[in-house]
Amino acid sequence: MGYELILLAAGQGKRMFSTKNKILLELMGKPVIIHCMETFLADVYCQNIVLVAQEEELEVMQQIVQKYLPEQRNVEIVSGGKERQDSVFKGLNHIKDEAHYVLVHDGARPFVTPAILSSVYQALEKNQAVIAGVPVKDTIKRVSGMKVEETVPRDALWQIQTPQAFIGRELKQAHELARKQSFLGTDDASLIEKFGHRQVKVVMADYENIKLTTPEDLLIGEAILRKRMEQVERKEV
Ligand SMILES: Nc1ccn([C@@H]2O[C@H](COP(=O)(O)OP(=O)(O)OP(=O)(O)O)[C@@H](O)[C@H]2O)c(=O)n1
Ligand SMILES: C[C@](O)(CO)[C@H](O)COP(=O)(O)O
Repeated sequence: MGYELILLAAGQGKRMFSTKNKILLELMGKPVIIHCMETFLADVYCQNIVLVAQEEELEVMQQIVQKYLPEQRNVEIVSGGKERQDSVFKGLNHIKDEAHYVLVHDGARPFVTPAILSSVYQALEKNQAVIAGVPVKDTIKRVSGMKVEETVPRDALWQIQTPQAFIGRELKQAHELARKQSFLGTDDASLIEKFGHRQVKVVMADYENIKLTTPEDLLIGEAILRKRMEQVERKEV
């Protein structure tokens, strides 16, 4: 069946303290967003990409895609909204067929792997609402005004990532209800949890699938890419 991808690049990157959108920063000679796109475009199940960009960056995004992926015809660049959730909603309006599976992915997670895409897609055939995540490793405490209120048992806690995958129509309906009720979630699954009629399933992803959020993430990201390049070089020898 395959899926359509909503790839989010319309954020401000405020926590990165960079002069430009973090999605446009280069890692190992390529913009962050291109690292993401290459992984999805290499996936046989990815039918097309709706790339959601800031209104003021539509042109620069177009130029970057043309420069790095000149042969690509199945990428549509559309403008996003104020919040992440608004950008997903706007992206959903450009999906070709709402009966299709839709994957939503943060452009700020350029280290997504073919293995993660495969795990999500395989689980999707059975569950139709699937998100990537990893078990929490640190001790988690609830803190108020720097005072510890409690230690939260972590055995059931997962850090949730993207991609997150749903049936297009169901995700759109959940977004419409969320808008009506002014509900703002930090991910798409939270809208399905609240307004959908489906159990969301988590699949084990990868601790390397980090979101580039603060400046030190760029250092970690460079290290991840260097390690992967060295692995490829070792295989080629
Ligand atoms: N209005 C928005 C806000 C966020 N995003 C995207 O959602 C993803 C996750 O968001 P986050 O890391 O919070 O990105 P920013 O909003 O750019 O970062 P910040 O909150 O630090 O400004 C990113 O790929 C970002 O581009 C988006 O498309 N539209
Ligand atoms: C969707 C997400 O990446 C899952 O971890 C995350 O919730 C995005 O959050 P942000 O507030 O936009 O950084």
